[in-house]
Amino acid sequence: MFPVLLDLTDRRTVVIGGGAVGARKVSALLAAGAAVCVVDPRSALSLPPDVVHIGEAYRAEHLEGAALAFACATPEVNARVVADAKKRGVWVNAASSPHEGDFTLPAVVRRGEFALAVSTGGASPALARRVRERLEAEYDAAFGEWVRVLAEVRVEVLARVLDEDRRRELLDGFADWSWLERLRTEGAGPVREAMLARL
Ligand SMILES: C[C@@]1(CC(=O)O)C2=NC(=C\c3[nH]c(c(CCC(=O)O)c3CC(=O)O)Cc3[nH]c(c(CC(=O)O)c3CCC(=O)O)/C=C3\N/C(=C\2)[C@@H](CCC(=O)O)[C@]3(C)CC(=O)O)/[C@H]1CCC(=O)O
Ligand SMILES: NC(=O)c1ccc[n+]([C@@H]2O[C@H](COP(=O)([O-])OP(=O)(O)OC[C@H]3O[C@@H](n4cnc5c(N)ncnc54)[C@H](O)[C@@H]3O)[C@@H](O)[C@H]2O)c1
Repeated sequence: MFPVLLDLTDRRTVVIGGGAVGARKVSALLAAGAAVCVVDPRSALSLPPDVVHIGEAYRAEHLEGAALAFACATPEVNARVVADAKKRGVWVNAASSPHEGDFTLPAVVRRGEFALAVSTGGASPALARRVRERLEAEYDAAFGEWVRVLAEVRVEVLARVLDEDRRRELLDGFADWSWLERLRTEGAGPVREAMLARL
């Protein structure tokens, strides 16, 4: 398996089957800024407002223009989705038989641009969830703030510090955990100023 981070902003993604598993995929896709379409003949689905619901039984044409497809209906329907997607060169996630798809989903901790993804390769999704829960406590909101400040300060370092050794020394120094502790007590603004004062 090859871990990557995909930019799905405004890309068409199609989830076939809007049950419990499909709904999890929909939330993850919306969090990534994707354009999400759910194919499910059930009329009583409660989907988030930005999701397009196609209230039909799945047909291969639903995959048209999709960057990714998620087969989350019954195993029989999913098998068709996987075969059709492969024929069309659309990458597909297969909820009922993961190893037949092209990719699986990890459990994710998100803090702005910072992301931790946990996979057990299908060995134990329940364990992936527990590891995520542990990491969520450790990598809290303050950690996300730190990453945001680091992104802002890094732009300044790259623009203003031309000596490469000095740059590296500064950027490495700003990634020291002591800054996180300082951010917890003083807040993001003062930490940003303190970093910039070192340039
Ligand atoms: C990460 C997460 C994201 C997501 O849902 O997409 C995810 N499963 C999550 C939760 C979860 N899923 C299941 C349970 C019940 C307990 C258990 O079975 O352990 C729990 C735990 C819970 O709900 O607490 C049941 C289950 N899952 C799969 C099967 C089919 C099979 O194994 O064949 C079955 C049995 C179906 C059945 O028997 O009916 C398969 C997959 N699930 C994966 C991902 C992929 C591998 C990830 C990995 O191993 O690291 C993979 C391979 C395919 C895929 O990409 O979808 C999400 C974490 C959300 C979070 O962070 O809390
Ligand atoms: N990956 C995982 O984490 C995981 C966990 C549990 C179950 N599963 C598997 O995922 C699948 C879905 O599980 P669920 O709990 O969400 O089931 P569910 O019954 O809640 O949802 C399935 C949905 O598929 C829809 N559907 C049925 N036929 C369809 C068709 N022809 N076209 C489009 N949609 C159709 C149904 O209307 C329903 O809304 C199952 O195959 C199950 O084995 C995967």
